[in-house]
Amino acid sequence: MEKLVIKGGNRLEGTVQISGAKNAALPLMCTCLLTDEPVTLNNLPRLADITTLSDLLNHIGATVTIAGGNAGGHAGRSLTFDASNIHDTVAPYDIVRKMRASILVLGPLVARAGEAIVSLPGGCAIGNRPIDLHLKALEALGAQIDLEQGYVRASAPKGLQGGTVNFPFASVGATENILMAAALAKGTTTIENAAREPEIADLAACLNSMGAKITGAGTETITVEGVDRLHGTDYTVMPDRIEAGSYAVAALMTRGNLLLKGAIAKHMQAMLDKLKEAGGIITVEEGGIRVQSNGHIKGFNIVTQPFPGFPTDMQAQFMALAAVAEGASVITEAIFENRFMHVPELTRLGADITVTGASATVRGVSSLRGAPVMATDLRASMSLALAGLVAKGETHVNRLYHLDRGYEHMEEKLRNVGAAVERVAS
Ligand SMILES: CC(=O)N[C@H]1[C@@H](OP(=O)(O)OP(=O)(O)OC[C@H]2O[C@@H](n3ccc(=O)[nH]c3=O)[C@H](O)[C@@H]2O)O[C@H](CO)[C@@H](O)[C@@H]1O
Ligand SMILES: C=C(OP(=O)(O)O)C(=O)O
Repeated sequence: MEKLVIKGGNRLEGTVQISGAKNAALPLMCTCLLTDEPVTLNNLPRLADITTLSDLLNHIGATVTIAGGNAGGHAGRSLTFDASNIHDTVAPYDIVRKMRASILVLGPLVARAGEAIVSLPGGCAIGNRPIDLHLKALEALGAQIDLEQGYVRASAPKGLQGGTVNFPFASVGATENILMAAALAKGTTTIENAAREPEIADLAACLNSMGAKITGAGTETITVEGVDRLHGTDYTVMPDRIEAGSYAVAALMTRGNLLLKGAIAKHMQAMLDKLKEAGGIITVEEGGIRVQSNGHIKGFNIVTQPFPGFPTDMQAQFMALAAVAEGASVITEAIFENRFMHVPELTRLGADITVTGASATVRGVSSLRGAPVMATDLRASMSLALAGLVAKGETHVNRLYHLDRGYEHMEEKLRNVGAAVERVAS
C-alpha cells in the first residue's frame, strides 16, 4: 500500500499539462468493438482505469498494442485496439467489478456480435448507480434483455433496429452505450434528453470518423442514422476538464498562479464561473487557461447538475476550497445520493461542515491542520490532497488506488509547480 505525504503551505506557480480525459477515453476505447479494423487512440491518460478496460477488451478478443513510439514520454499515450476477432462476448465479474465504466462494452458488443453477457457492475462508494436506463434504451432498439445470476444478457441475433429513446433524465453512460449501439442499428435512432457532456460530443466525433452518421451530439436530441459497417480510425482524446478543474482549485487555494495547458474553457464554464465568484482571476490564453488568486477566497453556493451545470465530479474539490473560504458555502449534491464521503475526512483536517440531506454547509476556517486521512473514492482523494496543500504540517492521504484511477502522475505534476508531495509505502 502507498500513501501521499503532503507538507502544506507552498504557493503553486507554473504550468500543469492536462492529460487526456479518463471519461472520454473509456467510451472511446469501446468503439473498437464496433469494427473489424484497428482503432488508434492518441492522448490516452496513463491511468489504472485505462489498464482495466484494456484487460476487458483483451478478454473479449481485442488486441491492444502500443502505437506512437516512446519519444517525449509518449509511451502508452497512443494505443491501437484491434477487435477484428471477437472471441468471447462475456464481460466477467472479476474485471467489471473493478470499474463501473465496463458496462460501456454492452451496447457495442450486442450491436456487432448480436449478443453480450456483462456482469452487473453493482454500486460503489458514491451511490447505488443502477443501469436500468442503459437496458431500457437497448430494449427500445430491439434487444432482448435478461438478468441471470448477476449478469445482463442482451441479445439481438438479427441485429438492432433504430428506434426512439427518451431518457427520463440525462445519463452519461446510457447515452454513450446507446450511441455506440445505434451506430450499427438498422434505420434511424433518436435519443431524447441525451446527456450533453463534452465527452458525448467527443465520442460522436470519433464514431463519425469511423463512418457513423450522428448529428446533434452535445445537445439534448441526438439523431443516429445506422450504417452497415464502421471502419477503423485514428482519434485524439479530449483534455480532462475534471483534472483541469482540480488543479484550478489548487491554484486558488494556495493563492497561486497556474497555467492549465490544454484545458478548454467552453468545457469548464460552470466551474470557471464558480472559481471567479470565489476570488479567481481566469484568463484564457493560447494553449490553456490561467488561474490566479486575487488574494481572497470567498464562500459560494453550488448545486451539482448534468452538463452544462456544475459537475458532480468537481463537488468534493470545491468543498475543500469552501473549507478555507471567508464565510459560509452551501454545496448540494443532486446527482449521486452518497457523494459526501470526504466530509468526515475534511473534518479531521479541521474543516467545519454540517451535512443535512443532500446539502453540506461549509463554514470557512482560517486554517486547516495536517492529519492522516482515508480516501474513499476518486474525487474525494483529490479533495483531501487539495486540503493537504494548505493544511499546517503534514497530511497523509491513504488508499491511493482511487486516485490512480483518475489522476495521471498527480504528485509529479504538483511537485513541478512547487508542492511538497511524496508518495511513500505505508
Ligand atoms: C466513466 C464516466 O464517464 N463516469 C462519469 C459518468 O458516470 P455515469 O455514466 O455512471 O453517470 P450517469 O450520468 O449515468 O448517472 C447520473 C445519475 O443517473 C443515475 N442512473 C444512471 C444510469 C441508469 O441506468 N440509471 C440511473 O438511475 C445514476 O445513479 C446517477 O444518479 O457521469 C457521471 C455524472 O456526470 C460522472 O460522475 C462520472 O464520472
Ligand atoms: C465517478 C467517477 O468515475 P466512474 O464513473 O468511473 O466511477 C469520476 O470520474 O469521478
